[in-house]
Amino acid sequence: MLIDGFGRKVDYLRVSVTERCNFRCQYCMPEKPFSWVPKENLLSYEDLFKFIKVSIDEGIKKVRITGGEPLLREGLDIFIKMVFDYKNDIDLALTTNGFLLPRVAKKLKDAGLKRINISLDTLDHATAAKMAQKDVLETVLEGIQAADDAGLKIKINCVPVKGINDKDVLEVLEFCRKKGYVVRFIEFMENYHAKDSIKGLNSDELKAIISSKYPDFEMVPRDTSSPAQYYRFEDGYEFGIIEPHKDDFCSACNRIRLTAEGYLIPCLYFEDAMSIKDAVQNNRIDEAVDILKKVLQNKPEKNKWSVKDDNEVSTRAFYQTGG
Ligand SMILES: Nc1nc2c(ncn2[C@@H]2O[C@H](COP(=O)(O)OP(=O)(O)OP(=O)(O)O)[C@@H](O)[C@H]2O)c(=O)[nH]1
Ligand SMILES: C[S@@+](CC[C@H](N)C(=O)[O-])C[C@H]1O[C@@H](n2cnc3c(N)ncnc32)[C@H](O)[C@@H]1O
Ligand code: SF4
Ligand code: SF4
Repeated sequence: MLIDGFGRKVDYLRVSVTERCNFRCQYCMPEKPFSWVPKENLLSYEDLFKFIKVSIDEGIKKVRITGGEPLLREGLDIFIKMVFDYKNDIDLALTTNGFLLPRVAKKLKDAGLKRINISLDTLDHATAAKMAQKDVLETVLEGIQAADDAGLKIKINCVPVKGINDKDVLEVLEFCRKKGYVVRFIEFMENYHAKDSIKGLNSDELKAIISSKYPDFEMVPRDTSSPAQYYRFEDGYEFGIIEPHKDDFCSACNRIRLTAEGYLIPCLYFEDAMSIKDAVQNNRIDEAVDILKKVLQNKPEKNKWSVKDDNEVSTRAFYQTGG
């Protein structure tokens, strides 16, 4: 079992397979030109897998593949199959912007992927194009449908930003409710790489919008394996809010992140990281495990977005860390 320096059990590994992306979301990486290709020094799938294997042996029960946009990396289905074949009862999931799903959803499901979280900030074409700085909505909706048709369990992630898609919260909620997808609204996490002017809706503002149409929803007892607080309507439909500006989910933090270049990152907020690259490339797996344990020992207690009234801004890029 993996335990961090604050006694928290860590059983969730998020693996970013690339920092490249085909979108330029305003809250994530708005300034990079579309032609920008990062100089990535990627760990091969085989080397990433060596680390995933030993992490599973040490107690990891949930593996999420993310990015950047993970579907931009060729052969992702083969990588998923490697993990699935090693331990098929792992909660094996992917987070994606959905744009490339129409052609790969079925392949991913057949490879062993169980769940998929797809970003959908709005159902308005112009707003989607403004947020991602590219005309994306139609293809993303096709991607969501392809994932559904393939039998993948779907969650939707939506970051409501004031003056851009805050007007669309109810419409996104309605869409998800009708389709039977859980939606999580994520508070914008102040980030050095985002557009300066961005302000997210906080959970109280979100709840006020939702109760204007649905006055009766109740809080669901917290599942500590997820960063979201869930709420339930009278008909049983549940939606979630991810509220990093309250630090209560950090006290149950169960996760560690591995980047495409082989850095282990103890917290989404902070820059700290240690590399396992040399160890896995040279098959010194015990050394990689020692590094993992050292990183967990030094995992911070909580983020700084929760520091009240002080707009703390993280310098760690979401597109490198995988959100
Ligand atoms: N502050 C903070 N936010 C997180 C953390 N993990 C996830 N998030 C936020 O939640 C978003 C959605 O995460 P997902 O990639 O869908 O994964 P998840 O919420 O763990 O997914 P489930 O396993 O379906 O609960 C991320 O992009 C972040 O914005 C975390 O450890 N800290
Ligand atoms: C970094 S992306 C990587 C996976 C994929 N490209 C996608 O967009 O789903 C993962 C998640 O991070 C969220 N995200 C990115 N920047 C954020 C920020 N500054 N605050 C809150 N969430 C953010 C996105 O909405 C997305 O749901
Ligand atoms: S949130 Fe995802 S889709 Fe948007 S720019 Fe970041 S990595 Fe790309
Ligand atoms: S912000 Fe850091 S400590 Fe808090 S839940 Fe996320 S990774 Fe864990």
